[in-house]
Amino acid sequence: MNVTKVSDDTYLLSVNVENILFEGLWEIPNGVALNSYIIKGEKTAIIDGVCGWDGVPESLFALLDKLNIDPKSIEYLIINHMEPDHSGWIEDFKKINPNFKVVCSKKSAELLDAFYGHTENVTVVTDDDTLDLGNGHILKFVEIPNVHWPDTIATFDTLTGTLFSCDAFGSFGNATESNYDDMLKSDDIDFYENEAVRYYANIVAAFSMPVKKAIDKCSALPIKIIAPGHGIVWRENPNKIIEDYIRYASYQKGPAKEEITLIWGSMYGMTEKAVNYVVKVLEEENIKFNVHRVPEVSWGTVLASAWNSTGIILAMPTYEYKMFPPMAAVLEELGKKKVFGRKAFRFGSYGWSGGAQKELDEIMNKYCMKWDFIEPVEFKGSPRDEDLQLIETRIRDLVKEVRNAVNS
Ligand SMILES: Cc1cc2nc3c(=O)[nH]c(=O)nc-3n(C[C@H](O)[C@H](O)[C@H](O)COP(=O)(O)O)c2cc1C
Repeated sequence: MNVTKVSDDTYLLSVNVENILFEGLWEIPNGVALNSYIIKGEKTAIIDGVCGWDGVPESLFALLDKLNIDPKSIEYLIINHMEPDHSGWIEDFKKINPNFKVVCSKKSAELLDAFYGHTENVTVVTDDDTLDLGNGHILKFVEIPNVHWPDTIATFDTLTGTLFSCDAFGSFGNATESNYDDMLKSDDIDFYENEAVRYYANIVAAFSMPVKKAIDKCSALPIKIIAPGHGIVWRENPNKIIEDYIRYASYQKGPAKEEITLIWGSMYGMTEKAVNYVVKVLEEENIKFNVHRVPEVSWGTVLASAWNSTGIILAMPTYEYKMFPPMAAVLEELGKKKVFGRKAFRFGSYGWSGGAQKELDEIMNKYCMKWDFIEPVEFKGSPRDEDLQLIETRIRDLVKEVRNAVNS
C-alpha cells in the first residue's frame, strides 16, 4: 500500500490489486490501483475505502501513523459509491473506529444497509450540499448517478480544487509512488491512456450517456486536481483526462479512431486461411489494426480494441446452424456495452447449410447496434482464389469507409 501526498492536508492511500479478474470477469494484465483519500481539516475525513487493507488493525494504524492520524479521529467516511471494491472494508473499519459518521447519497445509504446492515450516523447528501471539515476544507457534493453505480457522487474540496471523482476518470494499471501525472514521463502517460481506454470500455462503456452528463456537471467546478477511485491522479493537466473521457464517450456511436479490429475464430483452419490473407491486405493498406482470436483472447481485450476502432472485421465459421459460439458470446458483450455505429465486414467458412449470418443479424438487431456492413463473403470449406479476391476487394472498401468516416 502506498501513501502519498496529493495536496494540502490531502493524502492518497493506494493499493494495487493483481491476479484477479476485476468484477470477477475482466482480465487486468497490468493490475489496478484502488484509491482512497484522506483529508485532514480540523476534522478528518476518509473518502472511499482502503480495500487492500488486510483487516488487521495494526497495519492500518501503522499506515495512518505515518500521517500522524489517530484512526479514532477519523470523523467522516464519505462513500462516493457503494461498489464493494471500495466499500468492502467498512465492517473491518468499524472494529477500530465504531463512531464514524457516514456521508453518502440516498441510494448509497440504502445499499449500505442492504450490503452491510449499517444504518447509524448516516447523513444523506445531494447536489450542492457541503461538509465543512475546518481549516478551509469545505467539501461540496455532486451527484453523478450511473458512473457507474446508480448511487455515485463526486466530492469536491473547494480549498484545493480537488475533485474526488470515484469511477469517473479512472484507469486500470498498477500505481507506483509516482502516481501523479506531473511525476510521470510521456511513455508512462501513454501506458495509462491505454489502461484508461481498457477501463472505460470494460467498466464504464455502457454508461456513456451518464458519463457525458457527469462531465458537464463537474466541468462547472473550478477543478485543479482530479483524484479518481482507480489509476493516476491528474494534478498538472486534469483537462487531459476530461478530454480523453469526452472522446471515449463519443466512440460509443462511432466513428472512433482510424483503426480496425479483426475478431476471428476457426475450428479446423478454413476461415483462418482467409484471415491470414486479410492480414496481408491490411498491412498493404497501412492502416492500424488489431487481431484477436476468440476464445483465446479475453473479452476485455477485444472490447477495448473494438471501442477504439471505427472498423470491425468478423471472421467465423458456421457451427450447428449458428455462428462459432465464442464469437457470438463476444458480440453479445459488444452489444451490451453499446459498441454502436461501426463500419463492418464479415466472412467465414461453412460446410453445408450456413447459419452464422442469421445469428449475426439477430445479435445486431437485439442490441440495435447499427453497424454498417459491407456484403459478407461465405465460402464452402476452404476459400478458393476467387473467394480471397472478393474478400480482398471488400476489405479495401472497408478501409476506405473507415478513413472517410474518421476524416469527414
Ligand atoms: C461441430 C460442428 C458443427 C458444424 N455445424 C455446421 C452447420 O450447422 N452448418 C454448416 O454449414 N456447417 C457446419 N459445420 C461445418 C463447418 O462450418 C465447416 O467445417 C467449416 O469449414 C469450418 O471452418 P473452420 O475450419 O474455419 O472452423 C460444422 C462443423 C463442426 C465441426
